[in-house]
Amino acid sequence: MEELKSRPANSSPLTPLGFLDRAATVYGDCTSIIYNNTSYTWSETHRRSLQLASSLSSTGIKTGHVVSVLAPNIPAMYELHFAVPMSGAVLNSINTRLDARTVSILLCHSESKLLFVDTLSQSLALEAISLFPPNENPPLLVLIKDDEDDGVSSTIDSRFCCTYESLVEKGNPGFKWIRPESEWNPIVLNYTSGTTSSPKGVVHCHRAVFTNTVDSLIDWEVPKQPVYLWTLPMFHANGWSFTWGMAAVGGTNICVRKFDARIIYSLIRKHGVTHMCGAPVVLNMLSNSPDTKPLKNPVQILTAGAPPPAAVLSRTESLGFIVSHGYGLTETGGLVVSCAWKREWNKFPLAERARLKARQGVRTLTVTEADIVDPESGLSVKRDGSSLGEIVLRGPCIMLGYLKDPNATSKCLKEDGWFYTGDVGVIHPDGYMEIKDRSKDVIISGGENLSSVEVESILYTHPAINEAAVVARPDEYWGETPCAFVSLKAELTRKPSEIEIMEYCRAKLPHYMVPKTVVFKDELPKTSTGKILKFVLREIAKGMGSSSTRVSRM
Ligand SMILES: Nc1ncnc2c1ncn2[C@@H]1O[C@H](COP(=O)(O)OP(=O)(O)OP(=O)(O)O)[C@@H](O)[C@H]1O
Repeated sequence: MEELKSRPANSSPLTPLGFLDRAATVYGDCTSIIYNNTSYTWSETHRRSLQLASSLSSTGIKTGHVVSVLAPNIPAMYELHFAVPMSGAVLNSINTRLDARTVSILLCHSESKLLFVDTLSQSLALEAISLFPPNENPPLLVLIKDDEDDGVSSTIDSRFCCTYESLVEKGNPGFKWIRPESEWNPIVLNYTSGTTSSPKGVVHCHRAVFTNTVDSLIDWEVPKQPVYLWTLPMFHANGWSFTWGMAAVGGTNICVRKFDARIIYSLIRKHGVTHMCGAPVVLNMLSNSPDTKPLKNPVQILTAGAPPPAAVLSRTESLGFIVSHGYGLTETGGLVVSCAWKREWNKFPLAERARLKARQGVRTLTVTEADIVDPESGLSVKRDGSSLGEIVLRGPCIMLGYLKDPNATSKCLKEDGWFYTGDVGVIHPDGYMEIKDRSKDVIISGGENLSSVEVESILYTHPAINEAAVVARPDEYWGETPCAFVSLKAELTRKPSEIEIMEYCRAKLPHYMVPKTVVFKDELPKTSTGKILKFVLREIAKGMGSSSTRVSRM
């Protein structure tokens, strides 16, 4: 069989962009996008994306150029996920909640040639450009006007070269989109959330995005033509690849500018939403809001991005949501591990189901291998649910590397063939993984490693607690002790004291894991993607000094 080799017919580069051509044929007359009073069909989304790609090419955008976008979940943001790479360029979606200084740094770092700006992010973009060093060329600016304000104001700030719609209008609908010469060509540049350090520029290729998109659809069992509500920002790792995924299955994308529980519940009812995604903070808001109402029809919700406390999972499921739980990093494009659900687990009571579902799980189908290794020996940890190690992965959706940062790239993409995630976890006897912490968040008390996630999951079961985060506080004797920062639910008739919270934990946790300090806060500091900023809390805890002078262990 040696003479049988790869040939042009069987080795064309994998890319998710072809999903849109197919959607225009199969689902041409079906609704692709709904946003307020605007709606499109799949043939319109296809045509508009080609027109935009053609305009980008005529503007001088070439293969490999970076084109950025600063926009929430609006139709233009969806179209750009196809149009930009169809012009050969690399899409860089920027988080709209970042400050001007960070946006400026990212635009400079990526050498972005053109920036699409949502109408509400104009001042952020203009300030970011004003902070550019004099020797750097800022990107061209294109304004995305909202369908709501179209026609109201026809003038635009002179610093914008044109509007998004004018680019669409003048483009050629028959444009032949630029296929990648190699499937290893970059397609997106995504900056990490900056939870543990400054954001790093993750570059993914067409092949990685193709596999991750198909993988995520299979893993979540997404059927044809779902009604998908965009509660997860598309700028967060391209909405875990469901931007391209919705074209693959001909779904209807319900776009929404911002997360608000009342609006979300009303859109679910109005459009018959079947699927949505969100970080655990979204589940917490949905199940803790005054607008919370049990659903008429079940809605599939996929959560990832941070550890979901079992208490939040069971509260969300009791409303009629069917929660799936996955794990991934910007560096993996989307989800790479998921809590693959077994039918026999359905017979367990809600709390037990939630406990099982809070585990991150097993590798998804296209991930070659996932393991947890001992940091010293590099060997797999025991499957005993208690031996800690670092989660490592290998597979097609691992990033090409960090832009202009070979040191950081080689630190996590190591010579031994693994991608080191920086997450610490255990493997249970049934082979399911569970994250215990990020390596930087592990608390070491009296020489013992203590999982802040485990303490938090107990705090979340307290009826008065809204959100909780546990970090290390220095201690003269133990080295570190757990310090809990909590926000309380609104409208409590009686607020618990610090001692009561500690006693609540003492009844449910080994003594060394019980927080020695409890701090009440109105709100916990978060990253722009909704993750609790533990390093900020750690600084506060550090500033409080030692938690004890020589005391005996509780
Ligand atoms: N299901 C999950 N359970 C627990 N943690 C999760 C889960 N999914 C993702 N995470 C956490 O999110 C991290 C990936 O987040 P992301 O790529 O958005 O940026 P970040 O790591 O928060 O930012 P930075 O690398 O800049 O600090 C993972 O490494 C992990 O710690």
